[in-house]
Amino acid sequence: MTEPILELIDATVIVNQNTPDAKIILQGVNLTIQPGEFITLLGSNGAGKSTLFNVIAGTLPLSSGQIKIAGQDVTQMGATQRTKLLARVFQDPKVGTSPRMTGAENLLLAERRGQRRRLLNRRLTAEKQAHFVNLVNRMGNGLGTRLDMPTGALSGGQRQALSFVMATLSRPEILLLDEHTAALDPKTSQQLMRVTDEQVREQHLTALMITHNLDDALRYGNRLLILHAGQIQADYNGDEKSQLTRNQLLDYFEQY
Ligand SMILES: Nc1ncnc2c1ncn2[C@@H]1O[C@H](COP(=O)(O)OP(=O)(O)OP(=O)(O)O)[C@@H](O)[C@H]1O
Repeated sequence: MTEPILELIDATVIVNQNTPDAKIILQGVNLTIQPGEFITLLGSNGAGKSTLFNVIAGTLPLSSGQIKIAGQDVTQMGATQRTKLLARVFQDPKVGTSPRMTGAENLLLAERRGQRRRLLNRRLTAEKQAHFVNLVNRMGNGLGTRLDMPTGALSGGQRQALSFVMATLSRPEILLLDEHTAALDPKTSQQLMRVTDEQVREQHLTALMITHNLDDALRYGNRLLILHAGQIQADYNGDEKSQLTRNQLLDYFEQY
């Protein structure tokens, strides 16, 4: 058996600890993820989905429990130290790219994730530019012809596609997709979902994707988790997931 890429052991987060407002927002979560799994993550508002991503990314410390990434105990490691291991794409197209820098410059920066940022301009060679154009052309939304423009001038869909390419460029151990298509129109959203699926499979990435779109949660990935009140309520793998129906999922949401 291969080594898990991510392990959460009894992961618990209590906010406002030792005050009357103390609240458990992640409750003894045990989760083991193998390399190459593509997991869709569902749950009502306030279920703890973003909290789960925050503890994986290290932006929120655990109150108790343990987190391992690729066998390494990262529980005490801050978000910056985890940068080399993880990449995250957020819902808002404005987050994740620098608006005054061109798309190519943003990509160059992403390629050096976790490294020093010096000599940025000097290293954007014609060869590198051509490589980036080649990469983003796969997104199929015209981004390849606009890589020299400031990122702020791109459409939301193009900017989100750029964020996705940036996140996957240096092949993170774990890719966190935080409702990354939710702010896009239906057609653009589906286009990015298709490319996401292609890239996750082709590059054999390990990905977790938060979504409120039940159809996407069913159609994509090979494992589906449902979170409620800071706990994993359901965990469907492989065949179990492929046999799940929209109505079964709706039933879950009606319980809460
Ligand atoms: N730093 C914090 N301090 C206090 N409460 C918090 C903190 N972070 C999250 N919470 C609370 O924890 C619960 C889970 O929040 P979280 O954002 O993880 O939910 P979610 O499933 O991502 O919801 P949504 O679908 O609305 O994005 C919520 O009740 C939220 O208010």
